[in-house]
Amino acid sequence: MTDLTNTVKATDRADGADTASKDKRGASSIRMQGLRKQFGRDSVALAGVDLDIDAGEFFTLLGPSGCGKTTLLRILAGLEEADDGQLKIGGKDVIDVPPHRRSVNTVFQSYALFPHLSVRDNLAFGLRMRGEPAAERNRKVAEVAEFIKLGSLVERRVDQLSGGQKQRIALARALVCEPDVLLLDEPLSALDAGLRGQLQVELQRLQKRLGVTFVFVTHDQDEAMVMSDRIAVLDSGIIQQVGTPSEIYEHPANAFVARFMGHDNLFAITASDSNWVDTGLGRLQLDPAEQRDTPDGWLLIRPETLELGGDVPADYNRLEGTVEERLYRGSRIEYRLTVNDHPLTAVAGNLGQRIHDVGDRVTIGICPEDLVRVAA
Ligand SMILES: Nc1ncnc2c1ncn2[C@@H]1O[C@H](COP(=O)(O)OP(=O)(O)OP(=O)(O)O)[C@@H](O)[C@H]1O
Repeated sequence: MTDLTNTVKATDRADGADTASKDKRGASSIRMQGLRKQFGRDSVALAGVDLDIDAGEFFTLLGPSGCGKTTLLRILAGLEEADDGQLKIGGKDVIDVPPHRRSVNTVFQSYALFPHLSVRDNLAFGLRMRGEPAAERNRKVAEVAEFIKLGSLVERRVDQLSGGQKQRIALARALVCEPDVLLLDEPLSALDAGLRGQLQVELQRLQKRLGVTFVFVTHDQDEAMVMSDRIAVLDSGIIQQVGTPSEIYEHPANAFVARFMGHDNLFAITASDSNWVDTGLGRLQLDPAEQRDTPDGWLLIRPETLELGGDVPADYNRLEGTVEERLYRGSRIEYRLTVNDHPLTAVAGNLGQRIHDVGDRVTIGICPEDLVRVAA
């Protein structure tokens, strides 16, 4: 696939694009400043979004239903007009550039394929619309079909394909036009869990091989963490945090991000004194790096960092709790505990250690470095 990996047709790029904003394979950076969009009188979809996406990055927009992910993606594609703000793709201001003049392509959740046409005709559609000669079209279609490992299916009609095959064709159809940026709006959400997991890995590998900038939309935290270089978490049209998957999971910027990333163990801080905090669980020592001037906010305790039973090292926090519920999950065991009448969840890898029973009193060891303060 030399065409896809090394070249992008100069004519597809918006005029005057700044080559410094593109990497050597033709991927483009994206810069958004103050993007706003309101529908009707009071539905604010985007409340002023500032975001920089690097060329060649796998970037994910993550958030609950209605947070503005799709609206932002549609503005990038040129399918929706922003009320206010600036948008640069590849260093070029594109806010007034129509969709077909942007070197951007979109893979939709519904695939948007023509069911009665063959795979070949679906793949060739965009190239035909662009007026590419038949020989060139056929060569590119054959290449992309081979690349996506569906070379043997090019004569099949799309309505004779499985969900996973349709997803691959939708992806191939978007890639065959050699965009600098590929936008993907929940492209895996219609697939069952097994196939979805497999395609997450395939898609991530494909992106790394092509080096094209991917902007991926999902509401699935695991999917975002598995695939992305960086993630932006959105809520109510506002970016709450931008970071790598580990930054977002381990150091959420606020309680919304913490809860959205699946953290249940959040405890209100009622008082703090240097690196000690008071919470409903008791008084706990933090790493000095987590020291704050104000006593407000939340304390996050990740369930997998708790050590249950056994001796607690002298420099650890030590609590006692009662096992209220035990959920056996094969590779790990989840315990629902109460500590001073507060619920606390712990997760232990299933490594052959003692399994605690419902009703057991257990010691809980917490390393100060594993405690994270989270803004309100
Ligand atoms: N065409 C429209 N007319 C009116 N309101 C709209 C329109 N499109 C989106 N909205 C509203 O804007 C907000 C953001 O919608 P958007 O589709 O961007 O969210 P989303 O995060 O992609 O949600 P989902 O995950 O459910 O697709 C929502 O409150 C939605 O109801």
